[in-house]
Amino acid sequence: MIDLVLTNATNANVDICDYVVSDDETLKINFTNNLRVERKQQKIVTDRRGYNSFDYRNRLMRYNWKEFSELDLQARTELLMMKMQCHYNEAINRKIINVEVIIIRVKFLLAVFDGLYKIIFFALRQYPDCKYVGIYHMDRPGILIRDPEMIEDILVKNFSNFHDNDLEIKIQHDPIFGNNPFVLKGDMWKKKRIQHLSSVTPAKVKAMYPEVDACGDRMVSYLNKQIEKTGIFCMEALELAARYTTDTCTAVGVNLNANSFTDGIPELREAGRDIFEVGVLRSLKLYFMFLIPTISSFITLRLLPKSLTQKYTNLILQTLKYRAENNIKKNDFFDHLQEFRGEKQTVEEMTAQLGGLYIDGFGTNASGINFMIYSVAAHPDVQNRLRDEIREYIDKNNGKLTPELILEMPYLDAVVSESLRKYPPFPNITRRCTKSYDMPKASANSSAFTIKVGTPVVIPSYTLHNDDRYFPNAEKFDPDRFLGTNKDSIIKYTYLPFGEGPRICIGMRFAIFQTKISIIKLVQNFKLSVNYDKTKLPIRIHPQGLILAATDKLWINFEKLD
Ligand code: HEM
Repeated sequence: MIDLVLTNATNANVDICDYVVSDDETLKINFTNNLRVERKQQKIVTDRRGYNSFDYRNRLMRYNWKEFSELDLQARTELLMMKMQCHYNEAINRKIINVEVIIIRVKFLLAVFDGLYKIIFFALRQYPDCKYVGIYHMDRPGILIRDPEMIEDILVKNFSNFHDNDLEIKIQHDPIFGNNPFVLKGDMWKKKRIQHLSSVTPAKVKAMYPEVDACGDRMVSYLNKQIEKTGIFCMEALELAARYTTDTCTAVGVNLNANSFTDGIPELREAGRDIFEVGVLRSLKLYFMFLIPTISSFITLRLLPKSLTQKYTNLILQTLKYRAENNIKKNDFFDHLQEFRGEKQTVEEMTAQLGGLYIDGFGTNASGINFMIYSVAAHPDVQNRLRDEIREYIDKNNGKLTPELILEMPYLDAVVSESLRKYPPFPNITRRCTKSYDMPKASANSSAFTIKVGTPVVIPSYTLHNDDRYFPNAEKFDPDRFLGTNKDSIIKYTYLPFGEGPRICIGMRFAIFQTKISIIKLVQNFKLSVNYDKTKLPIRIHPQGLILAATDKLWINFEKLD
């Protein structure tokens, strides 16, 4: 979350945002010295157009929340940033003591919860020629990268300088998430990553096909049953996607049927809700974990509730016992985990790895499939072309769908890629500087800049994917971008749904495979259309989601094909 964005701040050597703060003005923010607010003369800060902070405060006070939320992106962001500046001014002018300043900042923080991605959009749009801009992450200055070559430098070429993700979770506080490669650092990360990778090799993913295919069939028979009752069946896309991913994760994880397509809400689906839940409390928790990791390492923060950790642990214990007693071997994730047991893998570690499958796979996949269902439903031309391709390929293969065939269909691949472009489930990739690094100049007029150890770095995938510069007419859902030579013209490191470099998503192959199977099953069997009466458009992205989510539900009509 951004605390304050500044431009050419007196002591800063990075070009940042809109409000010029010069020596003779009230507020002086020292970028290199972790937000030091100095009281100088009682002067009023003005922005480039001559508005001062009080003008902004008056403007802010004239908006009620509803009016405010209807302002366009730029106006909202400007107001919020100015509002914070007013708070600081007030705090300084009234010589408020530090605790009050902290309270003011927390209040502002809640207001800014309105969406990091919007502020990113704004900051980057203001500085089209800068390779990177500075942002404040609460008390820590950070760097927002927008230049594709620099992204490559950070994610790949100079990985050793940006080795870790920027979040802090202690294994003893949250044994499941704390053991996840996403969170781990240094050598522990390397070791766990290798273990995880060995369970999602191409051959192992292919071998999971019968289980995932069976989940797809269960989804189809559930929809068919509902259609029989009501003719056209309307369902929220995310609920359908979440049930499907709960089933697939459980099937490939422990070879069990999670029964997500029964009428009631089964336990694991219910547990999955915890992973997806968005709300102020959860956002604050994530905020602390990601953006103020120094604090979160002192307090007991866990991403997953204890009850969910217990559910996964029980699942592991029961499966261990059942398989040992009945001498059962399956080609699933669980048995791959068992292979590591020689290294004295504890039940906690196994639980962490299984939990990891749910956390990493369930939320992101369900988000991806949610937006893909919507996109296909909203574009009948794309849907028909996709259906024709699927039929043609299956017919040519004697009516059989196989894992090899799924990977051969070019338009299917383009539809999935385009959906992940418009709606990348992970909207931002973060790194923490682990070895100081000399950056190239941000722009011709900037001075050189060295990133210090501990500085957070944000790579805004969602913003890059939706930038007209890299994806002309970015608003349009157009799978042709990913076909033939069009695909070759995409600038490297502007398309990052799964990240890049040594920390690239481990589950990418499985995620794409599972997503493709879901859309094949749906388009093969049903006509999908958006229920425009129930769905509020245009889609608004939920400001508090760590994983991309729509603020309003996306309702889809499913009809039998003629
Ligand atoms: C559509 C679905 C998915 C998307 C969009 C996605 C995206 C991502 C992204 C952007 C990252 C960060 C990469 C980076 O920092 O450079 C990541 C990391 C990771 N993902 Fe996924 N993911 C998906 C599904 C999965 C699944 C199904 C699994 C597990 C089987 C998984 C396991 C992981 C793990 C373990 C990491 C941490 C890797 C590391 O730090 O070494 N993901 N994912």
